[in-house]
Amino acid sequence: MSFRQQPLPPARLNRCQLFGPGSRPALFAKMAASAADVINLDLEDSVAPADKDQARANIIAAINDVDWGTKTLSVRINGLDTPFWYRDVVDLLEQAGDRLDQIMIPKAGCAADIYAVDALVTAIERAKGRTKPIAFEVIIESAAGICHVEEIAAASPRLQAISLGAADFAASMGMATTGIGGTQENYYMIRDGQKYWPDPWHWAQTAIVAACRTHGLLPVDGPFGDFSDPEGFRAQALRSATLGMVGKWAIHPSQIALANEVFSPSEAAVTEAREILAAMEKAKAEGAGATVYKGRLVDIASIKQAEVTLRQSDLIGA
Ligand SMILES: CC(C)(COP(=O)(O)OP(=O)(O)OC[C@H]1O[C@@H](n2cnc3c(N)ncnc32)[C@H](O)[C@@H]1OP(=O)(O)O)[C@@H](O)C(=O)NCCC(=O)NCCSC(=O)C[C@H](O)C(=O)O
Ligand SMILES: [Mg+2]
Repeated sequence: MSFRQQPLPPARLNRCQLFGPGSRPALFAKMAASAADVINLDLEDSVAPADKDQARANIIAAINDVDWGTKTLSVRINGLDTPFWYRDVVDLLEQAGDRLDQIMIPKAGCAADIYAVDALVTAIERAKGRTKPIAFEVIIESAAGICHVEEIAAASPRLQAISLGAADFAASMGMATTGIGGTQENYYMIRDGQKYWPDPWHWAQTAIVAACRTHGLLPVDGPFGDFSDPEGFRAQALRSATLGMVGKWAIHPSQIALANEVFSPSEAAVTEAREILAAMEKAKAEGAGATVYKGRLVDIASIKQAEVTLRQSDLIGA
């Protein structure tokens, strides 16, 4: 228990983050026309080293020229362990217009990584007289990142969201898999001769959710690589939503509708949340702090649970 109130995350939709390589400008208009809430134009791992300069130029032109509507527009810069990232930041902040909302910092390993990017971004914003502060999102995708996730979440007031990057995370942890997210064939338990597949991403997701909720950020599930497996994507997304994540990446347009569906409360869930609030209002009027709804206990904590659903529903309706 703490006397501090838990801060709310930014009030914006983040159900689906659609990625596209900066080296494929033909995709940009399709991304803008999609139903994703967040667009991530990529300068990092989907762009070959020889294409970095051209991808940067493509992205800067597209930020200025494409109509991105009301989407959150984010660019993933290169990692701080590369020679590319400072040029990404300098060119973006000096040349891209105010439509750029956010920079995504990959492979964050400690709070000082965020501090370093913040220092550079702040200097350029001041030098150029940029009046709209650039927000940050980071990816936790290394052993160091998950060890330091809480200090990373507290590292800058620019931070709005943290994602889990399953592919780099698996590599950094030395996990015996080449899959990006989802069920892992060899990660199973046996009971009465039956195999059962637990979720190897669960603990890392939970650590990210806890850090984000402590510091008022949006926790997001990263990529699901097998875009030919919609049911696998849905199962992963449902688990993430159950753990408190607010959205998931799409690395192919076929994943957008799935993410939007899973991270939008159903009509039944909204109705139930409203009914719980009504039941608790009635209980309060009768001087009780707890009551029975559909044969089960609801109490003051149930009000807060119901409000999670209604806040998300209100955002979608807004
Ligand atoms: C995965 C892809 C390379 C597939 O591309 P492609 O072969 O062109 O797909 P399709 O032919 O099935 O495309 C069908 C139509 O959809 C359009 N399309 C394809 N991709 C996108 C997109 N990202 N956004 C919008 N539209 C898209 C095609 O143009 C076709 O259109 P049409 O012809 O008009 O019907 C490709 O999807 C892709 O590059 N995806 C993004 C890859 C990426 O950005 N990866 C980085 C994020 S994941 C990561 O980095 C790992 C993470 O960091 C970690 O560590 O876990
Ligand atoms: Mg990665």
